[in-house]
Amino acid sequence: MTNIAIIGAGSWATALAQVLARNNHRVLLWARRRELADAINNGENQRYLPGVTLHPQISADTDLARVLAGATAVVFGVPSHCFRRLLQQSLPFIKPEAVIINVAKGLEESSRQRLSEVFAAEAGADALGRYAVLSGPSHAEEVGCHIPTAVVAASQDIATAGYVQDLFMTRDFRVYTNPDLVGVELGGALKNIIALGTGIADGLGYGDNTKAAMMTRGLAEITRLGLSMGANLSTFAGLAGVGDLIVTCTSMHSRNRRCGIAIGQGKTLDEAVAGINMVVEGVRTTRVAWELAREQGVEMPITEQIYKVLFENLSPREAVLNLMGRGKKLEVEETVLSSLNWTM
Ligand SMILES: NC(=O)C1=CN([C@@H]2O[C@H](COP(=O)(O)OP(=O)(O)OC[C@H]3O[C@@H](n4cnc5c(N)ncnc54)[C@H](OP(=O)(O)O)[C@@H]3O)[C@@H](O)[C@H]2O)C=CC1
Ligand SMILES: O=C(CO)COP(=O)(O)O
Repeated sequence: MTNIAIIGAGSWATALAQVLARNNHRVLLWARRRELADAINNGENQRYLPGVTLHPQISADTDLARVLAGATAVVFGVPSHCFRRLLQQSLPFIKPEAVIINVAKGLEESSRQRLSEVFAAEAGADALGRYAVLSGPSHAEEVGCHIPTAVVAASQDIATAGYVQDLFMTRDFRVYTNPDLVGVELGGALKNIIALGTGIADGLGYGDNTKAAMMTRGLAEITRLGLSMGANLSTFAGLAGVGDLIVTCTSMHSRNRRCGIAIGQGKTLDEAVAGINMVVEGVRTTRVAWELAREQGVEMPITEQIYKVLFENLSPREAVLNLMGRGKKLEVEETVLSSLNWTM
């Protein structure tokens, strides 16, 4: 039995606590509000994971030092926008040898950094060897009910990835390892943009053809940005890439998709986000990804149109017309052409 601390007590933090407790670990969640900690200690997180009776080995506290004391592994389950601040507050209490696992799917807005870069900046580059990311197609609502799920643990250090695999792997929660930290982080963050977009298309009343087109071309631009940032191509064909894209773009559990649907139906961004009542990571990520794309000279037409809908008042219907009206394109990247012996 391992003592595991989870920073955050939202839907994903609580569902992962269930997985870990079923694996016979003792789990202590940090909640910033007393009432949330009390609810968890009474056996149900009604606010974030209603209907799930929590395992007796799960408890919660609002005192960061108490939560982190004695933890062999620390899971960060808070939204990306508060990761740096909570990491700074937590580091003095984390044992130097503890493994850090981040499960947030986003990028830091102010620095445009991946969260492993934020971690390295705060904890030191040497600490990256004991840092891992857990990502993949996994809605809390299903994981909380033990529905079979497969995810990826990525780390620069193979032993750390293997440790995280062992920590979480159960009969209904299957964990693969992957050395591509950059690709796994970007796959998890960028698919939320496309989920907003497919949600918008659904909200406009468009059909499955539209959704399939956006998902496929969305994956093309996620891959393009990912490769320019050092990710491995094969990661985007895996659970943290196309796997998570599928689940987020098609499931009514998805907060990003539901937010997009509300926008497509005519709600403002603020109204749509307020209606979800949980974090919608794709909104901030759209801004960061669009800035990164421009900075790196990478073509991301879907991200560009979603950015304009979210932040520049472009009407969703006009955004779809803009995408459909683009100039003629090859489906494959130009670099592929030479290998196919096809010249333009
Ligand atoms: N939900 C899911 O199915 C999955 C989510 N993820 C990722 O996990 C991360 C967390 O998402 P999720 O669990 O859905 O989020 P929720 O909205 O369900 O919960 C967010 C949690 O973070 C806390 N929190 C929010 N803002 C702050 C802050 N400024 N300071 C301290 N604590 C804060 C909330 O506390 P309070 O209640 O006090 O506001 C709450 O405990 C996201 O990056 C998401 O993309 C990944 C896979 C699946
Ligand atoms: O990442 C997720 C599922 O894998 C959760 O997506 P949402 O935040 O859109 O609900």
